[in-house]
Amino acid sequence: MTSEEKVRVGVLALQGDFREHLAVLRELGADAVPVRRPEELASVSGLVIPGGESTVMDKLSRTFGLREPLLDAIAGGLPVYGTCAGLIMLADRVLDAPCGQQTLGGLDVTVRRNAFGSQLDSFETELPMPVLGQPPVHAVFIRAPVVEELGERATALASLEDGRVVAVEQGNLLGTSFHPEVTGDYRFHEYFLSKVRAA
Ligand SMILES: NC(=O)CC[C@H](N)C(=O)O
Repeated sequence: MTSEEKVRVGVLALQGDFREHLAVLRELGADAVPVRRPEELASVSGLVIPGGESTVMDKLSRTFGLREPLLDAIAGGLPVYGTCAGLIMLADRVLDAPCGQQTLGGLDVTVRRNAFGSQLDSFETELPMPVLGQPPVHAVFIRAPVVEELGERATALASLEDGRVVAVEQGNLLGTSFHPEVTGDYRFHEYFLSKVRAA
């Protein structure tokens, strides 16, 4: 697919801030559609899993009959970008998850939910991200997870000053602890769309 063609991408729209991602992706020229049903998932060339509440998203993915199709899509190489709760959904291992919470997996990482505790529930910082160049990304963290353990197959794209990893890539999968959809800096979504076009 050439970069001029309008690429069709989905945003998992079971719960969370899917509308913000749809708006960003449309602004970047993509044909962005909400995904709530297996047929809708089958029609897209890439998928964003938004922020929200991963425990609820987990339950709803099963209620909507999307869990198995999502697992198949990830295993089949669909480019998927998970932000915050979406990163948790893509993680192979989760700490501080309530009993019974399941993820989709795919990213060889261990994430800790709500890693910043109550005082730093939400914060913003300038985050150097070499893959996006200059300037650093203005990153907004909202009850965010961190990557506590990076498996061999995953690569860190950004870390906090204390070394904790907050953005990862592995093949067609991308994950960020923070929310680029709320800052007006769309470079990370552009990076995701370039992966979709190249897939
Ligand atoms: N902003 C977010 O997506 C928060 C994630 C939420 N704490 C969870 O565990 O799913």
